[in-house]
Amino acid sequence: MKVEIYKDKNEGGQAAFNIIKDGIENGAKVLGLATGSTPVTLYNAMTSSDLDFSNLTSVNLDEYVGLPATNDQSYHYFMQEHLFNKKPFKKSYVPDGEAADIEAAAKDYDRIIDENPIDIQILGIGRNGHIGFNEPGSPFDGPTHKVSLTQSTIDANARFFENESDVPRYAISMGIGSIMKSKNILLIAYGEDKADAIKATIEGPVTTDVPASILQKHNNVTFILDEAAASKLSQKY
Ligand SMILES: N[C@@H]1[C@@H](O)[C@H](O)[C@@H](COP(=O)(O)O)O[C@@H]1O
Repeated sequence: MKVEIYKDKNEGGQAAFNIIKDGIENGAKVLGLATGSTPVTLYNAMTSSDLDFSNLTSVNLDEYVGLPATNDQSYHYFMQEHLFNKKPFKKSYVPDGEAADIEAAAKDYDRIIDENPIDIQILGIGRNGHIGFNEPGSPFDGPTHKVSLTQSTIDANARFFENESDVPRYAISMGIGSIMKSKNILLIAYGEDKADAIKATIEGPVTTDVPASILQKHNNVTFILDEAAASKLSQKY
């Protein structure tokens, strides 16, 4: 486990970009991608670079259930806006939150992950330690599945919607088992409101109460933090 602490999200985004660039130069073919405000500085570094992604595949972590791809709060829309319109990949997968049968769509998605093993997975983290949309209590070996969002996540994401009642109550998310199959994992966190989750993830016990804590057991994980997100760590890294 590596912990890298940067001044702010711009330096963190550049550091994450450098790791991805090195990975691609060393043969990475599949990137696992995340949404939320955290990876935006990374995606900005990617879109302003001269790197070409047209031979790569991307696999996103999650999507809300019930939002069409044209809705500007859907994760399909987010990825188009922040990355794919400017830097298209050979093939990009995002879970289908509009499928009539979400459980079947989840099974299909795990097949896609098995056929496209993820070389580098980008993760943000929720204030309650969730990764993707795997809320506290999710099994560590879980597959892609339909998730009922917790009130903490609904509240945190309400800032992107006009009303709290517009925030979808369900999502489809890669499971922690699917995430843990990735060869390399980069978990990125910025800001003081992530400091408790980061301390519990890195220095706390491995427990399903803090989904990201399972990353302590992954053999190739790097935490990219800003000083505020790292401010509650008690060891020096
Ligand atoms: N499903 C996403 C997560 O993948 C993301 O990591 C988290 C944190 O978002 P932010 O980066 O905006 O703090 O929000 C959502 O719940």
